Amino acid sequence: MTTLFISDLHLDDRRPQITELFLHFLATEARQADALYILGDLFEFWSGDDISNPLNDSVQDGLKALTASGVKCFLVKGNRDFLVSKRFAKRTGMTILGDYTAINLDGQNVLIAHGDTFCTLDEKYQAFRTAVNIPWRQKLFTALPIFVREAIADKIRGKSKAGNQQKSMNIMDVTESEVINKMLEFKCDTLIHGHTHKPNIHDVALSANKQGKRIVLGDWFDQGSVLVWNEGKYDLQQRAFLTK
Ligand SMILES: O=C(CCCCNC(=O)Nc1ccc(S(=O)(=O)N2CCN(c3cc(Cl)cc(C(F)(F)F)c3)CC2)cc1)NO
Repeated sequence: MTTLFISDLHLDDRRPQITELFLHFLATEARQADALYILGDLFEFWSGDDISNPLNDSVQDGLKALTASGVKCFLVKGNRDFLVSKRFAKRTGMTILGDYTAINLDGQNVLIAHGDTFCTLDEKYQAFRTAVNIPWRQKLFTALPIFVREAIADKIRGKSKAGNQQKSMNIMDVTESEVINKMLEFKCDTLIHGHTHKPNIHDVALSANKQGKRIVLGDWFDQGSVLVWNEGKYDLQQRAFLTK
C-alpha cells in the first residue's frame, strides 16, 4: 500500500517546468500508488472553478486521468487555492478534504493539513484567511466577472508580495503549541503538512512520555518534493525537473 503526499507546487504559467514535472508525475509514478494526497497550494492562485486556461485545463485533465486509472486522489485546500470547489472536484474525480483530516496509514493515525492554520503568530494572514473563507464572500467573489476577479487577484497577489520566488517568501513558521493541540485533539502521533516550504521531519513532544513526528513537505520551486509512505515506513524525497 503506497500513499504519496505533495504540496506547495504553486503551479503558475510563469513556471512551466513545474507543471511539466507534475503532469509527468501524474502520468507515471502516481499511477503506481494507491492514493495521492495534495496538501494545498497546488496552484499559485485560483479565482474560481469556472476559469478555463491551458494551465488549469491541463492540470485538471491530468488529475482526472489519474483518478480514472483507479488511484484515489485527495485535496486539502491551501491559502492559494481556497476557492477550489465542487466543480473542480467533479471534473478531476478528486475528494476535497477539510482543514484537518485524520487518516489511517498501515494502522497509524496520521493528521494531514495544509499548515497555514498552525501559523497562529501571523495575525495579518490569519485575518486574511478568516475574511476570505466566509461562504457568502466566496459566493459574491466568484459571481463577479472573471476579468474583475483576476484584477482583484493580481492586486492581492501584488500586495501579499508573495512574488513567485520562494526565497522572497517570508512566511512565519508553525506555532508548536498549536501543532501539539491539534495532534492531541485528533489523537494522531504523526502530522504531515506543507505551507512553510521548509521540508523536514521534526520530533514533537506530545506529552511527557509521548513523542510524535511532524513531517513538512517541500515546495516545488527548484525541484519536486514527494513523501512516499509504504508499509509503515516513510521517506521525504526530491524529484528533479525534467528539463533544465
Ligand atoms: O503563499 C504563501 C505565502 C503567503 C501566504 C498568505 N498570502 C496569500 O495566501 N495570498 C494570496 C492568496 C490567494 C490569492 S488568489 O489570487 O488566488 N485570490 C485572491 C483574491 N481572492 C479573494 C477571495 C474572496 Cl472570497 C474575496 C476576495 C476579496 F474580497 F478580497 F475580493 C478575494 C481569491 C484568491 C492571492 C494571494 N505560502 O504558501
